Amino acid sequence: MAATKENEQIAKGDLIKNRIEIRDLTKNYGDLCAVNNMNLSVGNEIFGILGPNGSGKTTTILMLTTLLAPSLGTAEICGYDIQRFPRAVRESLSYVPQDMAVDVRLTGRENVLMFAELYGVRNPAEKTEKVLQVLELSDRADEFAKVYSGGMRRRLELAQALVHDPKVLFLDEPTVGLDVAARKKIWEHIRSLKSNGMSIFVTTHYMDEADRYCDRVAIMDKGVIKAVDSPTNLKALISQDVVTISIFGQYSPIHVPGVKFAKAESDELIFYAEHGDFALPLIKDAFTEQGIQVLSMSVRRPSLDDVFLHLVGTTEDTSPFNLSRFRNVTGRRG
Ligand SMILES: Nc1ncnc2c1ncn2[C@@H]1O[C@H](COP(=O)(O)OP(=O)(O)OP(=O)(O)O)[C@@H](O)[C@H]1O
Repeated sequence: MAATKENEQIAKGDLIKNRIEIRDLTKNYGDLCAVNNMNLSVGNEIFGILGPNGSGKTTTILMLTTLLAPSLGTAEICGYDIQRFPRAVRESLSYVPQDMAVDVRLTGRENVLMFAELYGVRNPAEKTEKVLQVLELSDRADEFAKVYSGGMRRRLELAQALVHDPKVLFLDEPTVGLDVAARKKIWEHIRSLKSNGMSIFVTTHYMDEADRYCDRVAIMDKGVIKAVDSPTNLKALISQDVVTISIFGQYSPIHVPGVKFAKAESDELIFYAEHGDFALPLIKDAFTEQGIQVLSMSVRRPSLDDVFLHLVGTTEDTSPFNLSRFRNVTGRRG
């Protein structure tokens, strides 16, 4: 590419500091289309991507972070095309996969310093100190990472990822395996990164967290984005109330006008009803007529979980387990 064109692209990158622009992005693995013609535009927000196992979330992130070549389409990160300017793209972003490399034989500080040096950060020691402070690890920075709790390790991974001042942050399941308090803390840090101007692209299986912390959410299934909106607007897609009922005994399907069966969950049945309060006694009567004892009933407004069920159902990835792909993605050997 001519120098002027390259300069134009770099100048554009400076202007579009933290945007992710995805255009017709597609990835085929043989006959399987893992990501199908994705179009998205993400800015300074916490953008959640939800989908069942195998829906294409990791494949999307791997393409956006230049670790996997798209089959078709492209994307720009901070104005840089992922295929034409992979180096500038990598300098603009950070990616925290589920299994990141924290060397447990090093201290917290040494782990971050190593990343600062790998990235060629100016004043690496100073920058390391700063990110350790931001992530509330300064007090324990000189202890070996092997004695850190799960939440501290996750924060250390974030510190490593932040040491070169990325504009865009990709997080794969940032709170998986952590206790409630540690999960809350991680989300507080993610929120404050957003307040400081960063764009966050995050996958999670925890619907309640996506609901509470994401500004917008994309629901993905079989490589396709089914819906993108704020959690509030997504929940408004289900205009009905959700009725949960717990019963004792074998039952047959019931027929109540304005009431639709949604799913059975352990010992509870879930229905959608146009007017939940009105439907409650009618549902109870329908079961009582069958000689079924109703133990408890409740009505609530729909959650993101209900939207997910409504758009995706309960499908599961049935493609065969691929060991070499597992090792590639997780960096495991052996
Ligand atoms: N290297 C590969 N070779 C062949 N098929 C692959 C490869 N990587 C992923 N797939 C398939 O592509 C589809 C999407 O996988 P991907 O890992 O992107 O989904 P995911 O939504 O991230 O799933 P999970 O929530 O389990 O991490 C799956 O059907 C998967 O089996």
